[in-house]
Amino acid sequence: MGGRWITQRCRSDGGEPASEPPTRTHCGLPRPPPSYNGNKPRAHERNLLPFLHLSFPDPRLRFSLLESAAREIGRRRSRRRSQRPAALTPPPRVLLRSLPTRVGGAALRTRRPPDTLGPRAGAANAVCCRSSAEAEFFTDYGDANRYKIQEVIGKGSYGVVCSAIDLHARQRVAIKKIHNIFEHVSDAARILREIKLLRLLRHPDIVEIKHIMLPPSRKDFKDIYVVFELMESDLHQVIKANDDLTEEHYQFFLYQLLRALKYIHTANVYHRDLKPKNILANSNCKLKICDFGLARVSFNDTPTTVFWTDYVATRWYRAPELCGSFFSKVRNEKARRYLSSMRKKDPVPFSQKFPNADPLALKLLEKLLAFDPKDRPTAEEALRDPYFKGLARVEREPSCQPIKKAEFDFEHKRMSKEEIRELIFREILEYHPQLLNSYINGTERTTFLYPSAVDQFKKQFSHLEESGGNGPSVPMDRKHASLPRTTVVHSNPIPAKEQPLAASSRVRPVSDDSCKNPWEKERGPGNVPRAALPPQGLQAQAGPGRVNGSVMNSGYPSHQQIPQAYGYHQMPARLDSTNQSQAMGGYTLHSQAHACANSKGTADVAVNMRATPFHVPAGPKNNLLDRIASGTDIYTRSLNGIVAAAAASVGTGTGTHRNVGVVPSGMSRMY
Ligand SMILES: Nc1ncnc2c1ncn2[C@@H]1O[C@H](COP(=O)(O)OP(=O)(O)OP(=O)(O)O)[C@@H](O)[C@H]1O
Repeated sequence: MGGRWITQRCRSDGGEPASEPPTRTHCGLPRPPPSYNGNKPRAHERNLLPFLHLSFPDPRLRFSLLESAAREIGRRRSRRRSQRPAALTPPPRVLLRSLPTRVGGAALRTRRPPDTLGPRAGAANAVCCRSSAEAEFFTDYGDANRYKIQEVIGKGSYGVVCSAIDLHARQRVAIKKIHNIFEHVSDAARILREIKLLRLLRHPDIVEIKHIMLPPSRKDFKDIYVVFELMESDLHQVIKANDDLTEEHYQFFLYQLLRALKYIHTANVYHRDLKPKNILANSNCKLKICDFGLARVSFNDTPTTVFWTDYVATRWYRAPELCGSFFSKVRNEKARRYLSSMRKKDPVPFSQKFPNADPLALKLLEKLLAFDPKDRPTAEEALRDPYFKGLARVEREPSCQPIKKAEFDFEHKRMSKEEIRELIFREILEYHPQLLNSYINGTERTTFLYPSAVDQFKKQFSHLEESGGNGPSVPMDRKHASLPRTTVVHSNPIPAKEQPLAASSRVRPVSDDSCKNPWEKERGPGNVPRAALPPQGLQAQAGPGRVNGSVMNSGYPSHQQIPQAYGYHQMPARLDSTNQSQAMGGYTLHSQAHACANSKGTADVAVNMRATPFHVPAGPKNNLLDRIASGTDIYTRSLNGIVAAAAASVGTGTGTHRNVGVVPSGMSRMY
């Protein structure tokens, strides 16, 4: 059967009867009904579809779980509907108009951020927006004053996602507000599952939760705020905006996704909703898988029922066995009859279908599209494919220890709202180690955990309101707020992870203790206080969530090591008025600085790749493997300047992509 899928009717998410037109035969790409306007794959996206099937488990595992995915998806839909008129409507996403400079390769065009906080937007306007938006967004969450929200960047059925500045870590972050999480216990379980998995799965190609804000009350909180590393876009947008992706792009995208999948699957976790929208992307080609809400962990003693229902995965990305409900062969008699009544068609060779594609890519494609899941390679096997020769060395790709069953006990119990609330609260405490200790020792307070911080936050707002949005948005009792950054010596250095380029700077960052949760210590990834973390080389021995391989030693980019496309340069202490409007408390975007340097008022500016402003790890990189092992190198060299070119796409005079990070002068006084 390998290699070709056959004509069949496919059910939709909602289980609509087969009133849709028959789906197409070739490559297993279901043809959407003509009336469908939803999130269907674009022509370019289809190139990635075969790969996405790898999200499904290796059928040899023969495990399964019974689940109520149908109800879950139904609820997702109704949540999405009920969110439509929400106060925080995302601004329209406009794609970058200007073509980035080409230096032997195309830069990725990502979404162009709106101008609300760009230099052309007035400070007052920005402050006003922040005021109402933040009031709406944060309500009374204690550590909220650590974050300054900027704009809405995404919306899902469970939450609104805003970009924000973490004043403490001096990084831009994405904050997802998941509201009313206890309306349905199963929604709450989904959220618990997602935040747990993202804590346990730590990999450079999986989005990282940096923090979860502490709710004001343990017993009756309704919303949670999850702080993620900020990504610029998602693969769906990237594919839409770039019709000139090159072979290197495809190769590198697939490579990243496969190594992420290898890691996820070795933890016995199955994402089950992989699609371009759930793969976040940066213009430097970095991809990260997100949205683990539908994911499941499999355990050996799981009863053998049906793991994969036809409600799993968004319809356009389902493997054929899911479309036809015939995972572990075609068991359904009706489906079997229907399939065998179909006319057999000779396959169109891929080389004919995609004449310009790399023959190795086509071979891999053929394997990935095997009709029988048994014939498809696992993620690890796919990484060994000759298509990735020189790029991947499988033994160096990290794997994960299987996740402990105890972590997911809740999946098998009937939970009350109160119980699941308690579990979510407990999970939140993983990001508040001191409180976690008190909780474990039974000495924590149950309500209003940090009134002073709430107070601070409220004061900020009333201050903004009183000054009509024009004044400095700094409450009076923030001690260091008005001091120039360079005059204050940091008494409690920000860890390396949280100050991307600080090591190379002569300017020392300011301690902004008022922004900190006073209970909190610095912590490392997951739930481990930073000081308690073993040296990186030792982390390979740790349990779930720890890289279990030589990745750390091999120079493989860890979360912390991968420079973000919008990392910050520190600025000199003295800022003229222009710089002031572009600086963020002494930090400004690399790319912006670079763009300024290169800007000639036109999009087509030559970029000297060797002079890229992005971090390039020291030492020569002799082979492709080294280049891939170093996140920045692959972007800046193998992909021929995609990052720098993206950075250089600014400077058109129309406002720029990079200006998203610019904070108006009113805000820079916040620090
Ligand atoms: N870390 C991030 N950086 C940038 N954008 C993000 C980030 N996380 C999420 N987004 C954006 O927000 C959108 C919604 O996020 P997400 O998919 O996590 O929400 P959800 O409610 O779980 O969605 P779904 O309806 O698919 O379940 C994403 O499609 C993405 O565009």
